[in-house]
Amino acid sequence: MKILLTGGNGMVGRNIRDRAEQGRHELVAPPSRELDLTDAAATESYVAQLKPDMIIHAAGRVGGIQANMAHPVEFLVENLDMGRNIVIAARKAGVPQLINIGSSCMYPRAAPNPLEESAVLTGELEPTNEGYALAKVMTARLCDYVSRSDPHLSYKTLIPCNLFGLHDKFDPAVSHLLPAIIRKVDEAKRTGAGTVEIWGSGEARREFMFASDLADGIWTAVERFDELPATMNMGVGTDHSINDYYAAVARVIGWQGSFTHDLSKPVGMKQKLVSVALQQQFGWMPATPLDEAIAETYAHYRTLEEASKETSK
Ligand SMILES: NC(=O)C1=CN([C@@H]2O[C@H](COP(=O)(O)OP(=O)(O)OC[C@H]3O[C@@H](n4cnc5c(N)ncnc54)[C@H](OP(=O)(O)O)[C@@H]3O)[C@@H](O)[C@H]2O)C=CC1
Ligand SMILES: C[C@H]1O[C@H](OP(=O)(O)OP(=O)(O)OC[C@H]2O[C@@H](n3cnc4c(=O)[nH]c(N)nc43)[C@H](O)[C@@H]2O)[C@@H](O)[C@@H](O)C1=O
Repeated sequence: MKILLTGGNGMVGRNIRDRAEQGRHELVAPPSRELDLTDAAATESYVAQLKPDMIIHAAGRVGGIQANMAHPVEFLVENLDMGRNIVIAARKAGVPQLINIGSSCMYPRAAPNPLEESAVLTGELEPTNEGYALAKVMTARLCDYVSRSDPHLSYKTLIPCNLFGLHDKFDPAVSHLLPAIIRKVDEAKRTGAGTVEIWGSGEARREFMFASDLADGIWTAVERFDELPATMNMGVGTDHSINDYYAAVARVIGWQGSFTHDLSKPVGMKQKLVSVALQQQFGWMPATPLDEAIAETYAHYRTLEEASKETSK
């Protein structure tokens, strides 16, 4: 199959490309400078020309709680435009299959955990990332409507839990929890600092999946697309407190300091554990243990840091 992958330079996209079985499919992954998905006309002509058999939509304006709070307009509008443009372009070109990557932020802030796919739109969203979540919900619904309107088109949505891994974003202005912890604890270890600050009480809970595992799940979804539900969570099935994640990274990196808590910082949803019932029925679960995934991500981070030191000499 000829597959168009959007977001191929991002964390999820890079992990999808790293796990692509050579030669099995033709994977076309244009960077945003080549295909700006917020440009409807450019997106339509690109897709019409390429005529892929499938699209995996993994592009987005993505960031942690602080980035979402700082730029709600951009998180709403850019993700809305990208989602609309790629789905409408696919429909116009008659692309038969599309996998849309959603996010666990789509769920209502007070929905019971574990979060089931049917809970989308049953309550108010989490204010700290509402704009992003609205765009995610709209794109998922648009996929549903297109699939229902044309029997030749099947556009499905995968809803991943929080992710981390190689090719993640470590800049504190945009990073999610785990890359932020890795950067802070690594810095404490190298500078000999005795404490690291945690945003909030650390009692909030999150579920994190290794992005390489998600990529394996997405390839499984590609190969068994017809068996895939219209909407399916992608999770690990267990969550941990923010404090637990800080302790896990300290353990992996080998730093024995202590933690302080800045209660003025935003904490977002209390819990965000997705149900893996549909995923287990589909027959896929992630394989990498948390400590091993943190260790691989840390090693990757250190390589990036050494490389950036070399170039700045
Ligand atoms: N990270 C996480 O914790 C989670 C992420 N997700 C979802 O997974 C998907 C990928 O996330 P992630 O890999 O972390 O994000 P990244 O920020 O790492 O990558 C985003 C990608 O989107 C591309 N992109 C951004 N704007 C445009 C544009 N205007 N036109 C074309 N491409 C654009 C970028 O391309 P380029 O580099 O070429 O500019 C980049 O490759 C997103 O849909 C996100 O919502 C879901 C749950 C959790
Ligand atoms: C992936 C998904 O999830 C994102 O929402 P989120 O899960 O709230 O994002 P987060 O990973 O940045 O924070 C997780 C928790 O961690 C706590 N926390 C502690 N200390 C740090 C810290 O130093 N940095 C960060 N970022 N968080 C910290 C923080 O207070 C919060 O309680 C959406 O933005 C959106 O991107 C989306 O789709």
